[in-house]
Amino acid sequence: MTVKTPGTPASKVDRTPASTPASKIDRTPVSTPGGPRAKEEKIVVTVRLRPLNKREQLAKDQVAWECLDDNTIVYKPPPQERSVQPAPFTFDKVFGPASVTEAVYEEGVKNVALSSLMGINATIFAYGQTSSGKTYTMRGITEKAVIDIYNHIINTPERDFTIKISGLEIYNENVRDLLNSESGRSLKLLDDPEKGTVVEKLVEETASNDQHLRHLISICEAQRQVGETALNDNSSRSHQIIRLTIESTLRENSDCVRSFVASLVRKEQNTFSENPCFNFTSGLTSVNANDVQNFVDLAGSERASQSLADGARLREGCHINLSLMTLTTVIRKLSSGKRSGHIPYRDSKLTRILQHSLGGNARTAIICTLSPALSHFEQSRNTLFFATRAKEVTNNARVNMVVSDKQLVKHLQKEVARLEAELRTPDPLREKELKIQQVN
Ligand SMILES: Nc1ncnc2c1ncn2[C@@H]1O[C@H](COP(=O)(O)OP(=O)(O)OP(=O)(O)O)[C@@H](O)[C@H]1O
Repeated sequence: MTVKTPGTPASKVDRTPASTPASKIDRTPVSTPGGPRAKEEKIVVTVRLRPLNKREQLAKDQVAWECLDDNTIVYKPPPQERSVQPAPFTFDKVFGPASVTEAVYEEGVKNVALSSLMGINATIFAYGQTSSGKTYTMRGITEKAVIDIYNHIINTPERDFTIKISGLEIYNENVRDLLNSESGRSLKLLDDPEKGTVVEKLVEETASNDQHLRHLISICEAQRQVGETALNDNSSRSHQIIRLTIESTLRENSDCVRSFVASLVRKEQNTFSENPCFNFTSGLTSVNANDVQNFVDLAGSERASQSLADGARLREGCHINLSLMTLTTVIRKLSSGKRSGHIPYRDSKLTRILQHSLGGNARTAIICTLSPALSHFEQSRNTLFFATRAKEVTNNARVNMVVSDKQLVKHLQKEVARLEAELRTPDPLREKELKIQQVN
């Protein structure tokens, strides 16, 4: 079988602005949630190159990409094109074909995932062409995050936690509830002045424990639209968003509450950041926290000529490509640095729902997945262009963090006032208890 050579001639390869200029790459490691603000990345961009799959091996396809180090990936042209040295692409982290999902989680996205336990909404999404490994990666990532969430619960006895889950898919530009798929209805998107875009009547279930949460996630995955294409036997035909809401409340008798009350007396901002319970970047500052973690498994971009799609598959492919194009436009505009320009979030349901993750104050990790095959060179290169753009959103978006701090201070002041009022209100039950203790 003949191997298709990439559509771009070698002469063109080196002229394209393939790599992110070194000056634009912030190589600072992703900071630990709660760590110094200045080091925080807004969008963490990682790339995962999978091994050649069976289909590609049978077709005697060649490996066209090479990971030079933990941050760099480069096109490896076939011998006849080797006269030109392609420019490398550089990202926060690059994972080669031998990498396991655990490493992608630990070294790539864990810090972003854990932000949601520290008061910053977090979104992790996988982007890449069909069959490049998005679902494979996101399943593992979600599982690792579930383990970390429940470990955090065990290690935080001073708080009561409630974990809620909702799941939706965007299929042919209709929003479907994955936890209530029987209704078959397309759900409406509404604009909420505080929360942004909300999905009307989306079912939210409370997980009673980690096993129950895994079960609910598996229901979402089972309900998702999947179909066979020439490139993937189990191709996801929709964008899937699983949202975990982590609610927590300080237990009344915890040391943290006592410390919180003590610091109220001083009411100085600095005292909050000195106290581990009230770190500025931490959701633990508040008596009640309500944080969100989104896991987004996008449908893959595809070429009808490669996926051999027709009929329903072709229609799905058109919707998928269209919404991914809008996502690319949004990322391009966000990265252009023109903060005042129109960003077309409303042009697709995907970008409307993700608006706050892309341009707001959330932390976001994007895992861009690639096939190493030479026959997919163009698609892989487009994915890397997208990743490069996404990385450039960082610096512009950081400005928003300042706003976020101000909002946090306001929120804190409100909490302080509420707690003070609560402390002033006599609690008859507590007084009765104290009297009994005194008598005893
Ligand atoms: N890193 C990897 N290592 C080994 N196998 C992988 C890896 N990534 C993906 N695969 C395998 O490749 C196939 C395609 O992966 P997957 O379904 O995750 O792709 P996808 O990007 O989600 O595709 P689509 O957009 O069509 O849904 C699967 O059989 C999966 O098990």
